[in-house]
Amino acid sequence: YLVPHRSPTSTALRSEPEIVSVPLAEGRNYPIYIGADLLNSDSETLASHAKGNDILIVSNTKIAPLYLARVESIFKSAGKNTYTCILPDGEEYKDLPTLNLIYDEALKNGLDRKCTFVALGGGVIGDMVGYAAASYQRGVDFIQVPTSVMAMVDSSVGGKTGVNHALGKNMIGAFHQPNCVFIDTNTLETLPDRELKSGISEIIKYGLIRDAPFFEWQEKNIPELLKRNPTIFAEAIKRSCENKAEVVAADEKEAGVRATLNLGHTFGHAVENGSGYGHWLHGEAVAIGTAMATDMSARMGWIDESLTARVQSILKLADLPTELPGDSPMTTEKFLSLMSVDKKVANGVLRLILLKGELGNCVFTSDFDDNAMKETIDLYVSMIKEKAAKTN
Ligand SMILES: NC(=O)c1ccc[n+]([C@@H]2O[C@H](COP(=O)([O-])OP(=O)(O)OC[C@H]3O[C@@H](n4cnc5c(N)ncnc54)[C@H](O)[C@@H]3O)[C@@H](O)[C@H]2O)c1
Ligand SMILES: O=C(O)C(=O)C[C@@H](O)[C@H](O)[C@H](O)COP(=O)(O)O
Ligand SMILES: [Zn+2]
Repeated sequence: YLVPHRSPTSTALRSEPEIVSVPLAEGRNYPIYIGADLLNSDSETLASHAKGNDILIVSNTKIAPLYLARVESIFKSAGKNTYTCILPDGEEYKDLPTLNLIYDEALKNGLDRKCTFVALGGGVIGDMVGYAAASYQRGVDFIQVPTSVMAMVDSSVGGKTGVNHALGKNMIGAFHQPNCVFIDTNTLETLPDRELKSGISEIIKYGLIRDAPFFEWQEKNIPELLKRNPTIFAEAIKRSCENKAEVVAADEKEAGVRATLNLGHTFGHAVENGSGYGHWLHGEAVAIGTAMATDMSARMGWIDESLTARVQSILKLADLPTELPGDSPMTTEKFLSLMSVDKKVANGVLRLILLKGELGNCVFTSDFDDNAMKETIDLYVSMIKEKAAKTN
């Protein structure tokens, strides 16, 4: 079905935090705070969202040396007992054995149902800590302190939590909403360029699925995002969070419209799994998947050439991959078998998010031409083979 548009907004960040609300049903609203240096200037706000006395802060070996001491001191200053759990870094550790380390730490310290888990890191940490919180003693509170672009614009918002399985991406998980999302944009200063670009992939997604004015803004401002212009970044984060909050509020548990946030993900998740978790960053795989979904939409005559060209151009402007390289292990069979276990499959039928009509319109549908999907996959696999032939 067709997805409603959002109305255009434009706001530059003020010096105090911006607050985007995620207006869930039954009064379960929660705030997303966005601002520069919030971990220093607005620490009481963060601490106020932890209700009990015990706080388990979970981070990874890369982020902990940068920000853990600050976050721990915020909760200590608020009189909380703090515990920490430092996981190995990387998508390849977004799995059940690593998740178990969080439960170990919580149990070892006797944390009860009134404790709060704090996710300090990128999307991997956020998804894992969220799921640990959803399942520990059948559910405890958690707070998201995202430190990557990907986590700030997408993963920390909306309560999709979980871990990967060898046979499929994010296959084990739960919907569990955080008490708040606390975004200190200054943490992006230490984020490597490759990770920064990966997050831009999901920013582009919002424009394509529902927010044409935001897409047009991105066409002008992506060079500034790559230069890390703080004002432009703050606006991109805010508009992304607004889009995500609206979609999640409309369909918290993905009965329909929320699935549109999966544009490019059916192909992209197949690429992530099929190449070995951690080889591609999530946003890179989504960029390739978005190029594939666009190609397929065009093949069916659902979008015109100029929109296809704009999608290709914006992904290239963000220096994101749009094809697989010559050494990619992806084959047509791998694509088809991995896509057949996608979570959007219903009663054995695959549903995809495809672009249709003008910029900013998409559909979530099983009513597509199978041949077009196979032709797209064949094209992308043939490009791998062509590149491999050239290097040999
Ligand atoms: N739940 C959702 O709705 C949702 C949405 C999008 C993505 N995701 C998931 O998020 C994950 C990808 O997230 P990601 O791109 O943040 O990957 P990530 O968590 O692996 O972080 C990327 C890399 O950057 C490092 N890093 C993060 N912040 C840093 C900082 N401020 N300074 C220095 N290094 C920093 C991390 O340690 C890691 O090495 C995937 O598993 C994806 O499935 C979930
Ligand atoms: O929040 C959502 O809904 C999304 O689909 C956001 C995606 O960007 C994200 O990658 C999500 O984790 C994918 O979910 P999945 O259900 O396809 O595993
Ligand atoms: Zn994603």
